[in-house]
Amino acid sequence: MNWDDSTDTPAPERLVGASADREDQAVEAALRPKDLGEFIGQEKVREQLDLVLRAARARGATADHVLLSGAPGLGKTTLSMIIAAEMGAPIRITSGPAIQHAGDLAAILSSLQEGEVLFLDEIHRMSRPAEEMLYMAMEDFRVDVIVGKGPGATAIPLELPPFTLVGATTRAGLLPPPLRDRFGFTAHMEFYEPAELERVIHRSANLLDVEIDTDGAAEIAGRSRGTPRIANRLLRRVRDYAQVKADGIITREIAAAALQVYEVDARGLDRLDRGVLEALLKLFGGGPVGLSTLAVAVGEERETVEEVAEPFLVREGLLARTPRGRVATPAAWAHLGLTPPRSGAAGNGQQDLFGA
Ligand SMILES: Nc1ncnc2c1ncn2[C@@H]1O[C@H](COP(=O)(O)OP(=O)(O)OP(=O)(O)O)[C@@H](O)[C@H]1O
Ligand SMILES: [Mg+2]
Repeated sequence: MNWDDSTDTPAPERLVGASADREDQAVEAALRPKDLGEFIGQEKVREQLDLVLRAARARGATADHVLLSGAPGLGKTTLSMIIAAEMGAPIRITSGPAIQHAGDLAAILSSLQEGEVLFLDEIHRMSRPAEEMLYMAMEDFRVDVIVGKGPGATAIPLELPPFTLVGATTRAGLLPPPLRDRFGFTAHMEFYEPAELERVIHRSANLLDVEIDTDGAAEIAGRSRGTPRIANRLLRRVRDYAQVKADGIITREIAAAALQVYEVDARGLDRLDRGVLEALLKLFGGGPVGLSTLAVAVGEERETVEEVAEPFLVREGLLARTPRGRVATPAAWAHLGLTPPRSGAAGNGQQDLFGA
């Protein structure tokens, strides 16, 4: 399972998964901030983007191409729409995987209006020939349309109106440098602070007409893994609980009780994450233990442990990937309320058995 394939596959059925599932797709449009002023957090990105857009507007010019990079659910699609709105320009939305042939891209590019924003989601998944066509379009606002086939084929140059390309990627590292270099501005989106997620939650609660107090929002924010999409999703589940089990008002107690039902713990770990940590601590004394051994112990595929559970555990400083295998940190012991074995001697005799 890979987390960058959100457009082809509805996300895994996981309450704390970062990709959009069907329900997210249905409700997200209503929750998207419409302009930069409404967009919460990402101070640096907002400030820089604000300058880029203001300057372009003052010059009466089309804004420079913008690359948005960051993990799923942090607001890339939202920002692309904000860019168009701030420029008073229409937006055309497509994605790398949707552009199979250079001809598909030529058709889109040649139908753009002057100043239009072209949002190219998952730009790292575009085909090679399309990518090369894009280089020229970005730099010279020109494409070569190939007419005919074989030796008789000719390239007809076609002028394009100036447009703004907004590319989004969860994997900036996968972009070829020539493509990356053609963006005038790159925004790196970071995970959100809990206080920012609280603001996201209050804003969404307001739009959804849900009553929530400060502590209730803080409780949900702390479990949202730094990701607005997850915060919004948890808010919807907690709202259900509050309606059925209480008077509809979300307090800290209600939020905590609801998320306990859904097995999302105080730090945003779900069943799978906790299973991995628990196995690492209880069965292997905190490691080091090899990935395959760990996966067998939790009854999951190797890939599931490595790609679905571990990234967040590593980011949270609960687990480390070392050359000798997976190792739990002191924070992991503390989080599960367990006592680490003295002097970390536990795995020492075993480390040769459990190579990474
Ligand atoms: N800064 C923010 N303030 C308020 N809400 C936000 C913010 N960023 C994202 N959201 C909300 O989070 C949800 C997901 O955002 P968005 O779809 O823009 O993420 P994305 O980065 O495009 O994700 P993906 O990589 O899966 O395409 C949206 O419903 C949006 O309302
Ligand atoms: Mg998106």
